[in-house]
Order: sequence, then C-alpha cells, then structure tokens
Amino acid sequence: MSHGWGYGPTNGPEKWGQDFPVANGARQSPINIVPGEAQYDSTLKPLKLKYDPSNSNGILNNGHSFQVDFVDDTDSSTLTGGPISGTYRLKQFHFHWGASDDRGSEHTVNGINFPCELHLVHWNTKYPSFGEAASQPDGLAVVGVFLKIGAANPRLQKVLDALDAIKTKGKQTTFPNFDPKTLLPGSLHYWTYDGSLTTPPLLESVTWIVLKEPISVSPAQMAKFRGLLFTGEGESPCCMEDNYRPPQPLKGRKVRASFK
Ligand SMILES: OSc1ccc(O)cc1O
Ligand SMILES: [Zn+2]
Repeated sequence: MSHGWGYGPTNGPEKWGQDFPVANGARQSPINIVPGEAQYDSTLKPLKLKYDPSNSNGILNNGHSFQVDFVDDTDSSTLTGGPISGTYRLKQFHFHWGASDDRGSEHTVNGINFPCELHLVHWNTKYPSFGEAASQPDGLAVVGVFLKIGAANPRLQKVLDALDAIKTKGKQTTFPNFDPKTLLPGSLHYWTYDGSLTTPPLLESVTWIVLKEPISVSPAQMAKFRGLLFTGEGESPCCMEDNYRPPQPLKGRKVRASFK
C-alpha cells in the first residue's frame, strides 16, 4: 500500500496487512462477541472510572476519526479495577461509525452491528508514556461503548456541536471541561478479552473492555458524525463514514463476562 491507510477500496482494512503484517496476528481486534460463549468470571472486579473534566483539552479530526484528547501528566483521569491491574490513564476517546444506521460499530454482538462505537483509550502507568505503553501486551485498556439508534442523546450534543469546527483532516479546536463519564451507560457490566488497536499499527497491546449496555443516539445525531470529512481543506471531499474495521478471527481467545 504505497499511500496512507484508510477505509477505502485501495487502502482499507483488507489491505492493511501489506504494511502492517500483525494484521493477521493472534490477538487482533475487533471481534464478534457471542454472549452465550462468554465465560462469567466472578473474579473480575467492577470497573472504576475516575475522570476529571478539567483534563479534557482539544478535539481533532485526524483523517480517520475525530478524537478528544486529555492531559495525561497526572493520575487525575484513570481506569482501575475491572480486568486490569494497576492504574491506566485516559489519553483520548474517539468513535467509529457507518454510512448508514445498519453498520458502523467495530465489535459486534451475535453478529449484530451497531451504528457507532465509542472507544475510551487508557494507558498503563507502569510505562513512562502512551507511546511506550502502546507497544506492550498490557499497555493499553480501551473501554468500548455501543451507540444504538433511539432518542437523541443530550450528553453527546456537546461533542457533536464541536464537529463543525473540525470538518476537515488536521483541523482541531479547544475542547475544555468535558466529562467523558457522561457518555457511559447506567450499567458498567462488560465483556473483556485480549486484543489490539483496530487501526494501524494494529498493535497487540489492548485489554478490551466492551460494555454490554449501549447508549442512545438519534438518526439526526448520526448524520452529524457523517458530516465530517476524511479529506483535508481544498481536497476533493470524501465523507468520513464506514471508518470501522470488521471483526477479526478469535484464534482461540476466551471472552470473559463480568456478569451472569
Ligand atoms: O480503535 S482502537 C484504538 C485504540 C488506541 C488508539 O491509540 C487508536 C485506536 O484506534
Ligand atoms: Zn477505536
């Protein structure tokens, strides 16, 4: 793949293995979650998510999705408990979504796609930085949250209202005082398994924590995600949609459930 990776017919997920051979590795993500085959594990602890809204910093169109970045120089926004040991700091959150409401999530449940999936990315503070952690098998922990079509979600609105300012690749703006906890569902019951980044470099460093309960999003709100562009200012515009990797082979991995 001579040009950068993306989600199109010439640079999309089916082509990523050319530049990133780990794409065919033993612990790739996402996966299809089959609840009936997940093993309830009573030793799994409840998730503890402690977020300080003052850590939210900016919002960026990175040409693949958009992400909200957090100041991560202290332990003020962290993930502890759950399947992980130690303390993981919140680095950023981003989304994946479809061109239509019948697809867009990366993980699937019993083969069912959701229109969108939120990823809250955390790194293990036993390592000096996100970059160092991202290359370690226990380096990252990503909380995945499904978005399901329903009533408009007022807690998403602040994020969606910022998108007009970052329409094209490379654009960013300030995004202060946002509490990502407001994006979480009422239940923190989860499935967990060992996996990878779902975008190149597809590093196999992620403990995935996928919440069972989705949050709502309306069709009009989904249209706002699709108003973003993969392309930069002055380039021929290409709508940012279908920016999801399909499920990957489980290759013998076990998915555990924190709930019966
Ligand atoms: O999509 S999962 C994911 C996790 C961490 C990251 O830095 C980038 C990612 O795309
Ligand atoms: Zn992601």
